[in-house]
Amino acid sequence: MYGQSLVISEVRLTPVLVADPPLLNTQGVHQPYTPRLIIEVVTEGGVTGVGETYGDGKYLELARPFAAGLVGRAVSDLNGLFTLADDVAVNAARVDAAVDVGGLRGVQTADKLRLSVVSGFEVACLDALGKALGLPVHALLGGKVRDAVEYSAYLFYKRAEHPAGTVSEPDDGWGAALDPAGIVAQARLFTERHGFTSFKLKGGVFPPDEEIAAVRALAEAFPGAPLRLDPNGAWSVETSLKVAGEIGDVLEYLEDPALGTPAMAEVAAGASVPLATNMCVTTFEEIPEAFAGDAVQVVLSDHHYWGGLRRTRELAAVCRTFGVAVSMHSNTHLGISLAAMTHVAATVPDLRHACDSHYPWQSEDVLTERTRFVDGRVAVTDTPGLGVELDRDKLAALHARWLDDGFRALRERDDAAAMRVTDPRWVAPAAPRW
Ligand SMILES: O=C([O-])[C@@H](O)[C@@H](O)[C@H](O)[C@@H](O)C(=O)[O-]
Ligand SMILES: [Mg+2]
Repeated sequence: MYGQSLVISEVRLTPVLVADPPLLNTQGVHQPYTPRLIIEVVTEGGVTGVGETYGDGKYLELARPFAAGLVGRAVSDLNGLFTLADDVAVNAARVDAAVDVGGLRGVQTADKLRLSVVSGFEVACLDALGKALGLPVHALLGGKVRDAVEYSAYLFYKRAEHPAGTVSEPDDGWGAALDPAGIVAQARLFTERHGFTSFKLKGGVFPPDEEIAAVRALAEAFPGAPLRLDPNGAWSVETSLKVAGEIGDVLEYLEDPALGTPAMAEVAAGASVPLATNMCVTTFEEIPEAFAGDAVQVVLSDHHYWGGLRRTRELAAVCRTFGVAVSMHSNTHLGISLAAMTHVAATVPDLRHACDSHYPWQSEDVLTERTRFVDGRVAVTDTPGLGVELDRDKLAALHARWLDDGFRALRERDDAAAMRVTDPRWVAPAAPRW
């Protein structure tokens, strides 16, 4: 295989809209469809590598010029991706350093926007390189240190269905989960379907006492199971400390109880439960303040916005140096990203917490085969590249849905807009909400 040209001759960008259930968070509710971008790089040697990243307009507008600059470069030139990205201009109107600008995923700096695009291309290049060399992606990252990666069940408060007339797919089969009993029932479904043994509840939806009751109900139903609660910064320091005091005994960690590093540091100083984040530490620039202030004990990396799989390993090394744990955040994603997450997670030696994944909520994918969780784990494949295969018909169908979204109502994820369909007065609440 090796000896063939690794030079990129073509890059294909395919935005898609993927079905998403009515999952609730502090901003609102998920829309019926959510945007993702599928990236393909094709080498002169005839190998195609695939990657995936966020698909909203702010990412697409960067991915297009980036893709044009990639042609003629080698898929092995991974460091070059970052220099190429430096030349992609970011619209100043998109840039905002407020930690809650995007609502749920921290700051939106120009660099983070660029990295969120680079990551999809890096994964596609690694996939192509691995296929050309006959090596799995984890081998290109130094080799796996485990044969399977553990994920946690990602529990959401959830409506039974999207508002009438907004979806054409059949009922998603999960039902509603709007109280402790509903959350426990959902957790049982997760264990039956996928064998998960740790659980994360997306909070910030109902007043804290109701979410405390849901966590207590989970602890009773699954004694000893690692539990987490993540209100996405919806609580004040005082409320965070109250919740930590009440359920800290059953929590593995509390995720982003309060918004921003100073508030997290105050909570951390007064709570005995570790704090995790995918909101106040989402870039390397945010690390010094957070670590110096002991604001977080677990950083939840998201390879999409940290700049890819090799940057994720760099983050893990920095965290290790400072005695901070690392695990993985997830947003709505497809099987390409699940494969990418699994390869990199397989190479991080000190991964002590099960990673997050939204994947069980996605009934659709662009792959020929869905990735399976067995006992809550995804097996690390030794197949060259990522070990996944694109299903062109499925890709075309999800792209057609994106094209059909003539009013562009769904091409930008907007959980508050989805909430307004049933509650016209809804505005995303200011933090702290409680
Ligand atoms: O999809 C959601 O509703 C989540 O709240 C997501 O957007 C978050 O980014 C994420 O899962 C988290 O852990 O904060
Ligand atoms: Mg989170």
